[in-house]
Amino acid sequence: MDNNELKLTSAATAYLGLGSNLGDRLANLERAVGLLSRPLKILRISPVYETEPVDVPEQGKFLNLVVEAQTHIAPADLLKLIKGMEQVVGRGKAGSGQPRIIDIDILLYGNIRVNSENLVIPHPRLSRRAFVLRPLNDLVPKLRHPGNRKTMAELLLALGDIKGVYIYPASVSP
Ligand SMILES: Nc1ncnc2c1ncn2[C@@H]1O[C@H](COP(=O)(O)OP(=O)(O)OP(=O)(O)O)[C@@H](O)[C@H]1O
Ligand SMILES: Nc1nc2c(c(=O)[nH]1)N=C(CO)CN2
Repeated sequence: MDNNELKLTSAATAYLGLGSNLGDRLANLERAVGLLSRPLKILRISPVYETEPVDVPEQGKFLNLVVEAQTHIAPADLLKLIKGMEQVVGRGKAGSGQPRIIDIDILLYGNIRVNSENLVIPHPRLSRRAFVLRPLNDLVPKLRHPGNRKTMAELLLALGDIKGVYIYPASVSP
């Protein structure tokens, strides 16, 4: 997308969840973070976690992390940008539920709530996914979910058992 076409809003802090379970997973995350750092101001990056796949048929473990970024790009345009980046890094034809080179989700965008056909913010499965709540809890334990008003720490605690989420001995920088 041409930068001139982007709709700009006042600055918001957004949290993006990244996952990879195909190919060189760490390199895929690094490449995606590199691409994100051009249009977004990356503030912090969570540790990398190796996680058991959830909600999908049996497949390889994921590496997951969460990026905290400041942006003026409106949510719908941000979605278009990250979808383009997925193609660049190599999403290929992998459909929903298939192993993927990279998956980028908008988890939170300031305090806003979006409910359109192709974009829902906060991400609808955030509250039940340890692979995003664990890294969100590292970055912003006291941040409240704009819908249910629970903090990331409370949501993680409510999951009770977060087995299947292991800290990975490598990090990603912008
Ligand atoms: N917050 C969001 N972030 C990213 N995509 C979203 C969001 N809300 C809705 N979508 C829509 O979901 C569609 C499918 O995305 P995708 O293929 O990445 O799903 P998935 O990764 O298989 O599953 P999940 O959404 O459970 O992570 C996207 O094309 C997008 O339009
Ligand atoms: N552990 C883990 N499981 C998943 C992931 C992911 O990133 N990590 N992404 C999915 C679809 O977005 C479905 N399941």
